[in-house]
Amino acid sequence: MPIAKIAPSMLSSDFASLAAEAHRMVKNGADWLHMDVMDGHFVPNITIGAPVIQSLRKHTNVFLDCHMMVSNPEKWVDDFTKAGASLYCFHIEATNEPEALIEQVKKAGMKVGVAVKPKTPIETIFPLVDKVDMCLVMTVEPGFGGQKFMVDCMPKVQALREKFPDLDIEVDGGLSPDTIDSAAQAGANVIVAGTSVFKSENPKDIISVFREKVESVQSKS
Ligand SMILES: O=C(CO)[C@H](O)[C@H](O)COP(=O)(O)O
Repeated sequence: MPIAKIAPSMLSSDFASLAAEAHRMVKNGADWLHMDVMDGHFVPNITIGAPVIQSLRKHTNVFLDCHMMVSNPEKWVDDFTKAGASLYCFHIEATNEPEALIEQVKKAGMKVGVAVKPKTPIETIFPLVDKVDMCLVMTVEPGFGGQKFMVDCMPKVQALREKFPDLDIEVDGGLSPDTIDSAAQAGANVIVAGTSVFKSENPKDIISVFREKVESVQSKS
């Protein structure tokens, strides 16, 4: 299993102080920052777009993991490349031509990920796995932070891990010290968390717990 990466979801940060929040997370042990891009069409919420990524990029070199909860993900590849996104993770449900999109993202120079919503069978993305850098298994319905972790998505993570031992597998939604065990045991190694990290008085401790749980599973495998 690849190494643990902890990616606080900036959706739960104070957007008015985005650069300071980013620095605070990195200082507290974040490996990546998770940027939730929502268009009000693929999901019922609107958040940020490429201009925000571009502004943040001027303040940090950290890996920006952009979760594209958008319809027509093909449309935004150039803008996000120019803005400085590190990884462009599109939803399989949002495109009919995933292979062409993967090529487009790679050619643009970003890492590429593919995400599945809770109700999408994991087998849908099996044919794409050897072409992408990461797979994201959503553990809430995409659209909002602060929702309850869906433990019934764990067999999907497990199936993916069994078939692809070296794959970066990300989980996103409702991750906290109470739910990390099942995600880590299923084989997730990239942990996204918004509410639990940003609402904590000690984000460093929460980030450390996530890392320890993933590493403890890894040491036994
Ligand atoms: O993709 C998302 C919502 O669609 C968020 O990244 C996710 O929900 C993280 O927030 P929290 O940890 O509060 O659940």
